[in-house]
Amino acid sequence: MTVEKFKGIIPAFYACYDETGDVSEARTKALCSYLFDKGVQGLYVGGSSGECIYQNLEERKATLKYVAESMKGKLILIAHVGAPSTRESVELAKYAEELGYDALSAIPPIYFKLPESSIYKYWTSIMDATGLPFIIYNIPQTTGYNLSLNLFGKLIENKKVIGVKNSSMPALDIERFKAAGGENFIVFNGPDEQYVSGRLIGADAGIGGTYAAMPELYLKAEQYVSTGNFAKARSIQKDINDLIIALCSLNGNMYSAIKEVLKLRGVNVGSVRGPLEPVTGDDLETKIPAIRDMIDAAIAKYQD
Ligand SMILES: CC(=O)N[C@@H]([C@@H](O)[C@H](O)[C@H](O)CO)[C@@H](O)CC(=O)C(=O)O
Repeated sequence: MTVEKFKGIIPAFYACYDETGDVSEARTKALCSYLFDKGVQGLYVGGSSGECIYQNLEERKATLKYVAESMKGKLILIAHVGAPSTRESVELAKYAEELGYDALSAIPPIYFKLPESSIYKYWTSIMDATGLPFIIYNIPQTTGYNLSLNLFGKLIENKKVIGVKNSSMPALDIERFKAAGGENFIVFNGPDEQYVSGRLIGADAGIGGTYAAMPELYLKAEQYVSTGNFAKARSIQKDINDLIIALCSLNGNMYSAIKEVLKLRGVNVGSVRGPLEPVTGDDLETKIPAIRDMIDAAIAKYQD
């Protein structure tokens, strides 16, 4: 199996809610169209940015379905199926296969600190449930487990494992996973603040939680990296990081800030679900428009 089709800028898809906080079909499809029109290569559906941890199984299935109905055959679709129990993860995995997703992905088990033997078994049960390729998701900041090279080595013996989405902060982890995985194994950069360095040290592509807020900038960063224009790549990464820091400095959660910015950019996907908090007051009235202006200015700066 070639991993070529998975390369590119793959936004982590957001939870799209209506005004009452329910998953919205119309808004999910509107976000799909918005991202497709921007030129991204794929979507990572139902991960951290998709607020998977705050949604029940039926809501997660609904989002997977709406995205597939809208984008199957147009974009590469990766379904994140990590859930508290193996049973739920397997159910989501089978459903994603029925819908025609291109690959599955999952975080390790959460809440209990389980031994690597249980983590191995969990991921393997998901892989055994379908014929789809699998992308390991390493995100120690939120799961509390940092994928060891030992377990990684054992996992990649399974030919269904085609890649890893690495969200740990050390760029060295990306380099090590790429070295162990080899040429036909895809490493996705996870920390958006290090997209350029991640690509240079070995990541083949990127999946990120802030891509959908400013896809133009990540597509441009990728263009600079792949054409060897490193001065511009470094410069755009600095502008992206200023924006990420601004999005994280408001009185609500980062995803809520992103969703408010998206409204100003023409796509309304509602707000976030508690316990994530919305942006309010002056931050909403003045800082969100200022961030939108920063994005527009950065896009205008890199028109070559
Ligand atoms: C820890 C964390 O949330 N990492 C994010 C980053 O994209 C992150 O939002 C970004 O680097 C800003 O800090 C992604 O790796 C997560 C992600 O893509 C997803 O599953 O939604």
